Amino acid sequence: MAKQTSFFTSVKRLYPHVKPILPRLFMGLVSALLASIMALAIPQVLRVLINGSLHPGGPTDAVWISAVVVLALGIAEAGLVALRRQFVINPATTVESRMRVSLYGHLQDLTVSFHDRWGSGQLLSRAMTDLNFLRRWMAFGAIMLVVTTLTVVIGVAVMFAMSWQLALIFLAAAVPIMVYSFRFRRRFSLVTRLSQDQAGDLATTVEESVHGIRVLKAFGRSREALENFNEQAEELRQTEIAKAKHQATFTLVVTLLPELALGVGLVAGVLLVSMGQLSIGSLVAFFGTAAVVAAPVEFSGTLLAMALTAKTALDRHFEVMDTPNTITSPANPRTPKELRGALSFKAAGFGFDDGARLLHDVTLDIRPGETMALVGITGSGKSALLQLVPRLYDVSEGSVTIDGVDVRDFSVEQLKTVVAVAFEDTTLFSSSVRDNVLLGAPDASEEALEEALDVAQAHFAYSLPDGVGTLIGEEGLSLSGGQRQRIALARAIAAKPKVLVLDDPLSALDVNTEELVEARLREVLRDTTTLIVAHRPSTVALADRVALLENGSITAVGTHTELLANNAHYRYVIASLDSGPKDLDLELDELEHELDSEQHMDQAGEGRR
Ligand SMILES: Nc1ncnc2c1ncn2[C@@H]1O[C@H](COP(=O)(O)OP(=O)(O)OP(=O)(O)O)[C@@H](O)[C@H]1O
Repeated sequence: MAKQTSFFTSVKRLYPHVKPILPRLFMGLVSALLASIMALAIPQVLRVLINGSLHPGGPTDAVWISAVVVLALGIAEAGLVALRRQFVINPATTVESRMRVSLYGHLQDLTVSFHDRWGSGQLLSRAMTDLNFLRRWMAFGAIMLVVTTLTVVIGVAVMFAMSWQLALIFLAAAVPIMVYSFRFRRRFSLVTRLSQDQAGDLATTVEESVHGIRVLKAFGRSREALENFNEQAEELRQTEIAKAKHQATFTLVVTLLPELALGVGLVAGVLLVSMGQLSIGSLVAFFGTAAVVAAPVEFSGTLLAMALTAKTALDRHFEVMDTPNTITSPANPRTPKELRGALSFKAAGFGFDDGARLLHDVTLDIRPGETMALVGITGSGKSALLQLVPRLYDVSEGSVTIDGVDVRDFSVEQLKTVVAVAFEDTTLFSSSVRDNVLLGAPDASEEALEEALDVAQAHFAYSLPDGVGTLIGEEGLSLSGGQRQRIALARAIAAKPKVLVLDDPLSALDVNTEELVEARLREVLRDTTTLIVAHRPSTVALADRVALLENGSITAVGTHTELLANNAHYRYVIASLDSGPKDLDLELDELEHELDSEQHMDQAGEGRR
């Protein structure tokens, strides 16, 4: 549960964002205030008219003059309201847009662990709905709250000037309203927070089901998905109803009590006039002013609700903005004297935020230009280990170094140019094939693009409707799993990194294409240190050496043949890889054969001696 803060503590945080637009907001406030003063002045014109001219034989000119003044005041009020809008709308949208951009920027910076924890819908609703609320509140709610308060204060002062007795009756109604508004504020804050969080969860569900529509359809789970969505939507509806009920009750209280007070006031007013203690003009002006004051009082429920919703929106916004980015560049970044690509894990340990330690004492040295396959049973932490290299996660102990420099000592920007990654689960962005491939090297030449596509055997890109300019990703052409993987692999290669980290990037390829990719990869990887998670014996074959991840540590390193001969766990893991058993039998036969012939040769040698 988020920490509860006071309204002013939350709203104060908006200050740096609204500072540049304060003059315009102030002008908007002045316009709105002047509009209210115009409205408050109209009853005074009536008072002067009634007291001064509305009696038998009184001057008729005054009626016309008063009518013109009232008309002028009405027109001025309308003009000032329009002016308020003019002053605030543009700057409020600017603030909204800037806050949205800074939120997006912060989301880009935040760690992968943060994104693991937060539902996408929660972030989406913060970026869109919450900031939308805020804009509306800045442009209207906040200004009207100030103007309404001032209008009520000025109006009540005028009412006191007309008749202090009647004003006191009116003011007596304010006491229960204030008590009730305190209760309302507390309850409404809770329910509005709940509703905004539920809306975020609902957005996450929509997002997930849109992404997983194929699975839902294939498994015939659309009905269940709908039922689940319906339940969530119903919860949100109930919360919205609760919100509306709170607001309606508040509006009832703030409408009814002043009306009651006015009723009592009317009786008292007539008595005062009959006793000669109040002029008719003042009585009319009192009720005219009370009508002007009653409107903002009735509106205060809506304004208070808007203010509380805006506060919740602000709190939700700053919950994200206050989350620090823990993966940052050091104050004095270091770079290796010579970038050769020696990658080392030195007693490295790691655990996800919410889990036990997954990796511990991981020690592994990969020589510059070497290709090391990483093998382990499923769920052993291979992907996690890989992600420590580009600092998608940081080690919790020990270190990962490149050419002797801790990856945490590199500037984040430089590390991205040294290390490139390709994941099994590929993400393509809604842009052209070219832009997707050159994501890590936007300035790369057309030749680099062609080479990357060639190595990844992604020649299919040239046959797409617009060649490498074809729009792919969510808004573009759908590619097959294998095509997507090859584009992602091309992306990693095009970045021309010194260290390449590949998380089983060939899993969706057919055997023939995989062989072609591997043959080309071997050529281009000669100068690139590569750590590759292997789920297939054919991927293992790409590597110079293999590291075995077992119980969170590297327990063996060697060539495939060495490990096969000497390590039972390795044999077990290899046997469980795709198409493993068949190849394993074959390889074990070959190995036995090799060992037999070595033995024969040794015996023959001994016999000769
Ligand atoms: N973001 C996460 N938060 C918490 N736990 C996670 C997260 N990602 C993975 N895990 C857990 O960490 C463990 C290791 O996951 P990882 O993906 O590194 O395994 P792996 O060896 O690559 O598996 P596979 O061979 O199946 O791809 C698993 O138990 C997994 O459930």
